[in-house]
Amino acid sequence: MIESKDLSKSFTTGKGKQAKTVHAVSHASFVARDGLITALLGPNGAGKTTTMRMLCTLVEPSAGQALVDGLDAHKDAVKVRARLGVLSDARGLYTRLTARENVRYFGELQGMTAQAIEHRMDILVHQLGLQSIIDRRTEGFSQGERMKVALARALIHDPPNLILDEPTNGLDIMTIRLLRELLKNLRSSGKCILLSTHIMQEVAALADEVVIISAGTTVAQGTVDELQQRADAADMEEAFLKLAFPDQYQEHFAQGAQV
Ligand SMILES: Nc1ncnc2c1ncn2[C@@H]1O[C@H](COP(=O)(O)OP(=O)(O)OP(=O)(O)O)[C@@H](O)[C@H]1O
Repeated sequence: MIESKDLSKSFTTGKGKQAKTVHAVSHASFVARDGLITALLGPNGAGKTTTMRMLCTLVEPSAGQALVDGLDAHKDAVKVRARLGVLSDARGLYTRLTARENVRYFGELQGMTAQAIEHRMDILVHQLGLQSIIDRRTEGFSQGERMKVALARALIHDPPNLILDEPTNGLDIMTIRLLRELLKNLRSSGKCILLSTHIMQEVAALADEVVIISAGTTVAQGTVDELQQRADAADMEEAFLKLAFPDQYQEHFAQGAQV
């Protein structure tokens, strides 16, 4: 289970008189449960990546708590990392290493034995269809190939929780479908999956629960149906606009009504 408890994060940019504080995340609270896919849905700049970085132990919260299976991501970072697989927005791979070496290295960092790594590697190569690229250096890999290797790396230690930042970014429809199937299988095996997105189709295709985040704050959590009912909306897009931008939606609606 992954929990954001009143999380906040501010950044200071510039120095002296030029200094400015950016409130990237303000009092974000939600729960992503085991055996469910939870989508963190928000517009550009809403604070999705910053929230996920706090949950992944990469960024220290200014306030609040990031919890993974009840463990504090800041205070118990090593234990949290052992229980978490992360597909970050960067998908950074070591280009001098082969795909297999990249994945193996992460297994070693997690303290796995060589035998356990090779066992998991075989499963992931098969699951992700990596046969033709696993022993190639990752230099020059396409976006889809990079995503698959980064996902294998995130899953090598078979973590109970998975965090994916905009996982379908830049992928073709075949690769998106493969990813969706994989995530559904992982959900069936009881894993807790939290993904960020701003794509409505992604939410409709995958999410059991949706958390809407806007201007750094979580504004609603529920199933697609619950959110549509709550916003009195015909579809998820309308529900999202009404819940994430209530003032602008009203203004736009009022203007539309006058025309
Ligand atoms: N290191 C940083 N320094 C200063 N400001 C930051 C930093 N990281 C994030 N921000 C700001 O915090 C806000 C939230 O950014 P974040 O990347 O978390 O949003 P997002 O929802 O992931 O956006 P997108 O969908 O565009 O990737 C933005 O205004 C961003 O400019």
